[in-house]
Amino acid sequence: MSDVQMDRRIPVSVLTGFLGAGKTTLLNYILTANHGQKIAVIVNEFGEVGIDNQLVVGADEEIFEMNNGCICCTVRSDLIRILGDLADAKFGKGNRKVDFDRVVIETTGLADPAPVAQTFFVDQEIAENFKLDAIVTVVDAKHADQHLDEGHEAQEQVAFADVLLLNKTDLVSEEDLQKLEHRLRSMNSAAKLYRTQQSEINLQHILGINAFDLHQKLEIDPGFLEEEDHDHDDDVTSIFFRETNPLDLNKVERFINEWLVEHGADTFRYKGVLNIKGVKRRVVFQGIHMLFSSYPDREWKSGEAPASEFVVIGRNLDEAWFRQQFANCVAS
Ligand SMILES: Nc1nc2c(ncn2[C@@H]2O[C@H](COP(=O)(O)OP(=O)(O)OP(=O)(O)O)[C@@H](O)[C@H]2O)c(=O)[nH]1
Repeated sequence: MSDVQMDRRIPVSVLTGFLGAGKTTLLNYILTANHGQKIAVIVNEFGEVGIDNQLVVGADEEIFEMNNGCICCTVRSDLIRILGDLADAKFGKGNRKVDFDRVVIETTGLADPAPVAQTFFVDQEIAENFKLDAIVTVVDAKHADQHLDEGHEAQEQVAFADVLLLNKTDLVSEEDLQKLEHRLRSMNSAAKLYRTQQSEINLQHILGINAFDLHQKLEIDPGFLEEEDHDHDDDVTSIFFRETNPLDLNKVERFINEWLVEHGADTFRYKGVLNIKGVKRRVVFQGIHMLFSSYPDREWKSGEAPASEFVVIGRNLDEAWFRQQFANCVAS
C-alpha cells in the first residue's frame, strides 16, 4: 500500500487574510457549496465575544469558537485541545463519535499564520492525527497596499500562503490589480494566485490540494519549528458593544457618519448585528475603514432576545468617544 493510501490523517485548511479581506465570506461559500463533505470548523476571533458565529451561515457542521485571544498566541493551547477532541471524536476514542472529512480553521485577521501552522508539526499527537493541507490567504484588493505597508501580520499572511485569493476585484481597476499581483508575487512566488469576487473559488483549488510544503516554509522562516514569542502591533485593540434596548435608526446613522469622518482611518474592521426600533429583522452592519455596509438580515428568532452586538477593531481607538456615542443611539 502506498504512503498516500496509508495516510489516515485529517486534512486541515487554514484560512487567513487581513481584517475584512473575505475569510468569513469564503467560509460561508465553502459550507454552502455542494461538495458532499462534512467539515468541522474552528473560528478564532479578536475580541472578547465572537461575532462571526452570528455571521457564519447555519450549517450542520461542527463549529468551535475560540475567542479571548489570538489563535497564534494565547489561545494556541485551545487550538490543541479542540483538535485533540476532534481527533478523539473522529477516531472514536472519546464518548461521542463524530464523523467529518476535514477541518477548516478561520484565523483572526491579526493572526500570524506561522505559529498556527507550527502546531501541526511540533505537537506530536496533532501531527499524528492531522495534516496541514494548505494555508489559504484572502487578500482585500482594495486595502491590501495599505495593510501591507502598515503591518507585519499582513506580510506574514502573504508570505506563508500556499494559495492567494486576490478578492474584491470588483473594487479596483485592472491596472491596480496587476500592480498588486506583482507585489504579491514578489513577496511569495510559490503560491498559486487566483482573482476572486465574494471569495468565490472552485473548491478544488483550495481544499485537498496537499500544498503545504514544510521545506519551503523553512526557507522563508528557518526558525519556523522553534517555539518563539512574536510581537503584535500593541496599538491595535478591540471594543465590544452590547445593548439590549432597541436603537433609533436616525441616531445610529448620525453616529456612523460622524465615526467614519472622524475615526474611519483608525477603524480597520467593525461588524455586528443591530436591534433597531420598529425593525423586525436584525440588521447586519459591517465595514472596513470607510467602506461601510448594512442590510436587514433574518428576523429575530422566537426565544432569542434581540440585542445589538458589535465589535470595532482598530488602532488608537478612542473608547470613551465610541461608548458615549453608542449610548446616545438608544431609542427613547
Ligand atoms: N465589494 C466586495 N465586497 C466583498 C467581497 N468579498 C467580501 N466582501 C465584503 O467584505 C466584507 C468583509 O468580508 P468578511 O468575509 O466578513 O471578511 P473577513 O476577512 O472574514 O473579516 P474579519 O473576520 O473581520 O477579519 C463583507 O461586507 C463582505 O460582504 C468582494 O469580492 N467584493
